[in-house]
Amino acid sequence: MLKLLTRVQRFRSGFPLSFHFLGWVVLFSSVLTLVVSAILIYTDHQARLTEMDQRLQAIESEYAASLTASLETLDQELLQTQLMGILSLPDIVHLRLNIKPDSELIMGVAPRDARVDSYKLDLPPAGEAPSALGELTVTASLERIYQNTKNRAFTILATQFFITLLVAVLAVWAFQHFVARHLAAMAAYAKDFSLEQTCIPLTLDRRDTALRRTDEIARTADAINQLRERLHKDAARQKQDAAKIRKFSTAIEQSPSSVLICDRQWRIEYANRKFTQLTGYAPESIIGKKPGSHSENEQEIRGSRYLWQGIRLQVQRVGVWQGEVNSIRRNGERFWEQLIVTSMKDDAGHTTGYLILGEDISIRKRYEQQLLRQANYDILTGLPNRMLALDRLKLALAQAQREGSMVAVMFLDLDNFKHINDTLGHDAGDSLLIEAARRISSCLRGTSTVARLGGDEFLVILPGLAGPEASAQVAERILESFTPAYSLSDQEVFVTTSIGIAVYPADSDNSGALLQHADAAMYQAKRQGKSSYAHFTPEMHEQSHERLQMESRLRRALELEEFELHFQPILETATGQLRTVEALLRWNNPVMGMTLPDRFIPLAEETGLIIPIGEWVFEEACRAANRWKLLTGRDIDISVNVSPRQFRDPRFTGSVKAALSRNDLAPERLELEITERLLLDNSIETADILRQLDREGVRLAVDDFGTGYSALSYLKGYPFDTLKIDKSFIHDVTQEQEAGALVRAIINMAHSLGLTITAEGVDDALQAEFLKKEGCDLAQGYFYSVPLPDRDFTEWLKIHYLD
Ligand SMILES: Nc1nc2c(ncn2[C@@H]2O[C@@H]3COP(=O)(O)O[C@H]4[C@@H](O)[C@H](n5cnc6c(=O)[nH]c(N)nc65)O[C@@H]4COP(=O)(O)O[C@H]3[C@H]2O)c(=O)[nH]1
Repeated sequence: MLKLLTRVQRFRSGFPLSFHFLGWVVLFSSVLTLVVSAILIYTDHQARLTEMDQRLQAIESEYAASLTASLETLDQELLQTQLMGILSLPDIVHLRLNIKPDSELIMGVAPRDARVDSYKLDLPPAGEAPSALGELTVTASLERIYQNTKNRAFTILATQFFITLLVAVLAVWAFQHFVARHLAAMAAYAKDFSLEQTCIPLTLDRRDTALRRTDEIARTADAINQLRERLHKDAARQKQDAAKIRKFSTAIEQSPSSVLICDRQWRIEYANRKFTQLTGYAPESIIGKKPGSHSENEQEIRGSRYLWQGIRLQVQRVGVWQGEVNSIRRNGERFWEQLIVTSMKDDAGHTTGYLILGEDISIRKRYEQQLLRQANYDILTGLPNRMLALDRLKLALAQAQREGSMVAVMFLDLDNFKHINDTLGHDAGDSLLIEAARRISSCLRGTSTVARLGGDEFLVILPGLAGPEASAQVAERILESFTPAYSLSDQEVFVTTSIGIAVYPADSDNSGALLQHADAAMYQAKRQGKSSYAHFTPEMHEQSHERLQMESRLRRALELEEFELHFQPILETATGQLRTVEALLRWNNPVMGMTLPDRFIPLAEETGLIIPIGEWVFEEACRAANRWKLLTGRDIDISVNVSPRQFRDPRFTGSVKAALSRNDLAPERLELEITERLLLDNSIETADILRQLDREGVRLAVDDFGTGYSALSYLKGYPFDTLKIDKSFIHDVTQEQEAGALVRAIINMAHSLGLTITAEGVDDALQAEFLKKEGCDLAQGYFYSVPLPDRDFTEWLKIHYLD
């Protein structure tokens, strides 16, 4: 039974729409036909009954008078004839004539159990007699009428039923053909539709006519196809979006930087693989925690609390924070991280979360610290170098000014050092310097500074002195410490030193002047017979007279055309091809002879003469580049040194551009060499000027890298193209492992910043080979060519590029 019900249910649910429709049409038309036919039959039946009534009434009007006459005359025969006549009328089956007072005449048979209609008619006498002569009751049979009605009803119902059935079948067929099968096709299409089939359109099995193109079926099919197309496009877009999202999430997951994504409450939502590698924390262990508080190390959590408070505040205010952070790995190891924290915003500009990118910069930091040490300390003796010594002197002077104390500056120079170096060799010279540094240091208090200025020159700074005599005591102690013999190369050697002393504030309140004075006093001590010390006296100013003379010569040098440029080629290490030529200034003075820049550039800078001299250098260098082009047919780049004083000149960029355009030289042919010192000089809008030059297309190089601040990260902020490693680094690359490792690290890190590397001061083939192997791009040095005067350089070009 249950099975049967289920089948019926299934059949009903699968019943085509047209059959449902057929059922309803048949039912409705049958009921309608039935009602209409019933009304018709009933109306007809009623009409016949009325007709019967009329016929009976017609008997009264036709027969009453003649019957009355027959009764008055008592003519029975006539009466019978008349009654017979009435009985012969259709459907009249029985007549009863009551004759007053008490006789009765009956004719015909009154049918039993049949439907009849009776009619009584009075037969009044003629004249004014008080009562009727008789009464005739006419009975008519209604059987014929009822039979007729039955027959009619049957005929009408049968006819109507067949017509209705035919119309219904036709309607159903038409509905099935024109509508239902298309609806079924659409239903089947919709049922089978999936996102994989969005390219298959819905097609209907019907002729394409103009009329049909606009009907409901066509419109529905169009709507379905439009829906399909939209879905097709949406699905394609979603596919593309999903591919993009997959790509981005893979990129983030496999990013070489660590990535943390936080929600708006700074709770970590995601950590990539690199983060785990870097810190040792698995994503599960930090999700939901805040950056800085995810550590298992209590000390780090405490330490980073304020840092992260600051970071969060800045990111919420300005949108970004970046800096270097000393973090702790899960295993307790410390490391340096470069962090960039930014807010993520939606299209409406509302913050949706925060992104934290981290990069392990421990190696870079280590090298930077090493470089910084190298920049501030003398490698050989471990003493502060000139730069650090000058910083300390400035600090000591500032402190003395506050406290009203004195500062003594001592210049020391080892007597006969050059002779020892030449006779016993460099190693002995180095040992001497190390031991001398140790002996000088041993004579000083903790607050004093001893520095090596270069060669055999040392500087001692004695801060917080009560009087000038204290410096003399120290000088004597130093001289005494030099008395014991030095053991150099298994030989006992006696070395002395000469000391010049200048005191703040008595001799000067300026660090530069104090150094010059101490230097002058040192020469005086040497003149006195070595192993002695001398205090600065104003007479020693004589030497500055020499400086004045040089200044007046320098002022006229341009006018007298005493300057010339020498050129040194810079070559590609890999191919040996010429890439650039560095222009180096020489001053050919009739009295002083050929003077190197180190002697006059500081003076030119001090006096401002460097500005017109620098303009002359630009002009000459550009001209030379054009000459070489004419000679070789090649574009040869030119590199020109620029000192900080030139940068301070507001017309600087203008004069560079003018020289380029006067000589019709493309800006990218010119490279400006700028020392690291310039970047530290806050008085100049260095970054702005460099960017301006960079926009012009002029190339920029950091010169003497390693002698200044030496922080590669510092260079990131400037648009440099080239980094020139100072010759002091190259000198030892093949002899000292550490120097080699340092140069290698500089090359790698500079390459990672997209900089071209030039090695300066390449003296021999081993150095050249090392640089080539380590991927240093360019090199210059005596190994390739010394700086050559114009004519000689032209010859060099001819030999290398024309023969
Ligand atoms: N020991 C050694 N030295 C080598 C070797 N190859 C080249 N050099 C020297 O290294 C110096 C390189 O120039 P720099 O570092 O720009 O250093 C330059 C630069 O800072 C400055 N200078 C030179 N010409 C100009 C100029 O026109 N304007 C300005 N402002 N400064 C200049 O004077 C500095 C010294 O120039 P120079 O005496 O010509 O000294 C040059 C060159 O002769 C080598 O293999 N071994």
